[in-house]
Amino acid sequence: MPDLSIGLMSGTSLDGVDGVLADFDATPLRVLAHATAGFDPALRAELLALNTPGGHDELHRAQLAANALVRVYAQVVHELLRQAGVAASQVRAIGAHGQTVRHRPQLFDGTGYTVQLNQPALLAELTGIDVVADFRTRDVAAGGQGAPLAPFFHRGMFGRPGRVVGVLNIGGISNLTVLRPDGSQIGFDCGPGNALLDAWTQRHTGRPYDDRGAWAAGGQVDAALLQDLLAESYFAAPPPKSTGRDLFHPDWLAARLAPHAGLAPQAVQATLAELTARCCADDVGRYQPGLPDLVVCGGGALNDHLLARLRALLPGTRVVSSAEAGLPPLQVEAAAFAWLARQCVQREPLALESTTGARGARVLGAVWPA
Ligand SMILES: Nc1ncnc2c1ncn2[C@@H]1O[C@H](COP(=O)(O)OP(=O)(O)OP(=O)(O)O)[C@@H](O)[C@H]1O
Ligand SMILES: CC(=O)N[C@H]1[C@@H]2OC[C@@H](O2)[C@@H](O)[C@@H]1O[C@H](C)C(=O)O
Repeated sequence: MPDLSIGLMSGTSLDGVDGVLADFDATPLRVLAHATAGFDPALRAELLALNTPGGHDELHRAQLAANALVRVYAQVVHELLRQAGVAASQVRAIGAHGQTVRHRPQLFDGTGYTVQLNQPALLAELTGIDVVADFRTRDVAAGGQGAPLAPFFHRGMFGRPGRVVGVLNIGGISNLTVLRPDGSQIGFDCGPGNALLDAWTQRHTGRPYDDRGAWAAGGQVDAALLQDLLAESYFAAPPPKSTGRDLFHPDWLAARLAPHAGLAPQAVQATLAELTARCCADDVGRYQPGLPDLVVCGGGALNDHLLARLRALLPGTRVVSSAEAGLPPLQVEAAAFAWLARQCVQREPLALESTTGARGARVLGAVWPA
């Protein structure tokens, strides 16, 4: 008997939406369809602008952007149903992540907030399927970081009995999961993934990203700049921790680039790629030295240069794309939100403590019935 859910992820790289329709009757799951939709430039620019405090009439603009986002979500849902030849009534739930525009999980009074723009009511209207959304706020309310949440899915998807397995997602931000044989895990954000690389590439080449990392690979890493970038206190802070564009935005880079003004753009790109590889590899060394297997997912898994640098920095670790472990890199997070939606409708609590730092197990998400 099929057990179908849809996951929709629009992440911090702001490149658009990844959706999967998955059957959880299979173990660990079977992807029946994968569809993507890019944001049109105006929506992307508006979402990017809403990431930065201080714009005019942000509340109004945020609601309009959420409506526009959800119309893209609905297109992706209809494309998934079409590809798989499945009716809306056969799908148990859609897990719709929303678009993170602020992430401040811990403020001075102990309880912060995280904001994912979304309009689940409209998505339920447009699709006729139960929508699960707002996955992160309960975790923050329980004292957690609200992120990362994919590690709970990583265990079922990539865990291997009796083995330690690392899973590294390189999206706009990078996050590492370590699955341990005793059933415990840690998971936290390492730092920048592609966000700074994309912004630099866009600015100097006009392209949205550095395809396969070829531009970075042809540049010379600047050791002094790398040292200044790695001095960011986030990197040395212990988990649980999470971050976002709130910290790693182009102004963060501009401030650190100022003393290195003469550097060629390609050298900066090479150094930013090294920063991404180093912050992830350093975290493996800190929290799971000698890790035997590292599964890499997210768009960064398509960056050959980043993968080569990770392999060089982690000589004892077998570094593979998640495609080799059963799920292509751009499907992993969307599949995670399909799974998280299913956990929510089944009222299954997640043991959050060792990953997000929340006080205990909680059911994450809220349901907007069809
Ligand atoms: N062929 C490629 N070569 C190099 N980089 C690529 C390639 N394809 C995708 N990417 C990178 O992957 C990014 C998209 O990754 P992904 O969709 O995993 O991010 P996200 O889900 O938005 O982010 P997050 O995981 O932080 O929420 C692009 O912005 C780009 O930097
Ligand atoms: C607040 C937020 O949206 N965080 C994202 C972001 O993108 C990558 C990293 O930072 C991770 O912590 C998280 O997404 C994934 C899907 C997660 O929750 O596991």
